[in-house]
Amino acid sequence: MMNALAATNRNFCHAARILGLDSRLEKSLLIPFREIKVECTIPKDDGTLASYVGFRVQHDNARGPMKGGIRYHPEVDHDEVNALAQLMTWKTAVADIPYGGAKGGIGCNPMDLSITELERLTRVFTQKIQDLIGIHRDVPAPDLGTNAQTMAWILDEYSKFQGHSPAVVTGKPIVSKSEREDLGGSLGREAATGRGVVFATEALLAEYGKSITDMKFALQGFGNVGSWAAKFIHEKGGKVVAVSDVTGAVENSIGIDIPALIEYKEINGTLKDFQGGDSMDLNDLLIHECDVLIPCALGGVLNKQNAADVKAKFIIEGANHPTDPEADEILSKKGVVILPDIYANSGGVTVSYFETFKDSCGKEEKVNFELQRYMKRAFREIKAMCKLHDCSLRMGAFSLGVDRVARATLLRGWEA
Ligand SMILES: NC(=O)C1=CN([C@@H]2O[C@H](COP(=O)(O)OP(=O)(O)OC[C@H]3O[C@@H](n4cnc5c(N)ncnc54)[C@H](O)[C@@H]3O)[C@@H](O)[C@H]2O)C=CC1
Ligand SMILES: O=C(O)CCC(=O)C(=O)O
Repeated sequence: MMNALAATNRNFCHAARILGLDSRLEKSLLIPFREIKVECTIPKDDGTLASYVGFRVQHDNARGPMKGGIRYHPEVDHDEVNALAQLMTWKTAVADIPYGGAKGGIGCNPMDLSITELERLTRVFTQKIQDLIGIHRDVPAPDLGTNAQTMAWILDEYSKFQGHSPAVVTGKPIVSKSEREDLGGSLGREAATGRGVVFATEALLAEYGKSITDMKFALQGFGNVGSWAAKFIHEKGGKVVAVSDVTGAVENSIGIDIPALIEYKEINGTLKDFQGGDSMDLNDLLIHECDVLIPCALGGVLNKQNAADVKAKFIIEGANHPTDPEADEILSKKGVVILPDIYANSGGVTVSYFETFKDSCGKEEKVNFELQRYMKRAFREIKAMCKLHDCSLRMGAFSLGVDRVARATLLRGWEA
């Protein structure tokens, strides 16, 4: 399997060729603005010490402050964070929001850490990067293994050094029952990536004269992105026939009762042993019989080992970089249509933008309405690029994003 950075660089270089980009500009866009690697040592609850490596890669800021999530996962490493940071640069440009791209992460298993250990780790990491982030520089947000609570700890720790700074992160907590924005969080941000995935799916299916109600869906991952996407698909009358998380997978050919599954997961913390369907092997989720496959977990899950066996006709990339370039080729030859990550999961960062600039916050309906407008606009613009360059949706999205960043870079110029 090609590593995430090599795969992302390859897609970028392909887009640069499509656009006829000057080779010096291509080189400058490829090299990250700044890479940060820090040691994070914390006392564990039992008094022993544990050390972790944290990363923040700031890829590009030609269009605005750098933006992107922080991931806690055992597989986090330099190349993965680099690839994800670069994807953020093209994603914010595709969404046409005034940000650049960044990503961070700590190589740890959050499931093995207590809540107090997670808090200590987050605070140490924040101390180490606090002088290089901020509203005008780089604004973190949640990603795999992190959430609104993680953002609240970063906000608090950062504010000790820089003064009260709620805008240093997005994806901040809210108390939804009272609809109070406790720490400046936005209504609708938690659901935004999943909701955006569903808006993107609707836009794509409409091109084929189809709608969500006609389709059977399989989703890998039932965390933030996967569970909200499944909920909205279910509400719109789509049939979710298979779902997995890291602990197990469940299938039901007549459709899983998603609200019941969400409740079960909330109580038990796992999908395992849910009675509303039959359990199945985790690894079979991606090759399960369905019309639409939505990976919402890890990168590189679709690769040359399983691509030929995928049954879905449409793949919507809720996760970042779920499809290896070799799988991309195999799937395209099979006629599978892939909606790429830098568009499909851009709903999260789009609502992060609303959260910071408040141009549509306050009422959740307004946030959701604006999100749908941004998703529809980006889809039209990607399709226009596909038509202009006779290319796949992935290359349409990459060339749209790269072109916007390249133009901003040229306008800003380099020091002589
Ligand atoms: N949270 C956000 O706003 C955004 C997230 N993404 C991407 O979406 C993906 C998921 O992120 P979140 O939902 O935030 O993370 P999360 O931590 O909330 O959920 C991840 C889910 O994936 C599952 N998972 C992990 N390993 C698995 C495996 N081997 N097989 C099946 N399921 C597995 C976990 O059990 C969990 O259900 C990541 O690729 C992330 O980069 C993209 C855009 C924004
Ligand atoms: O909202 C954000 O800034 C983070 C989004 C993110 O990490 C992603 O789109 O992959």
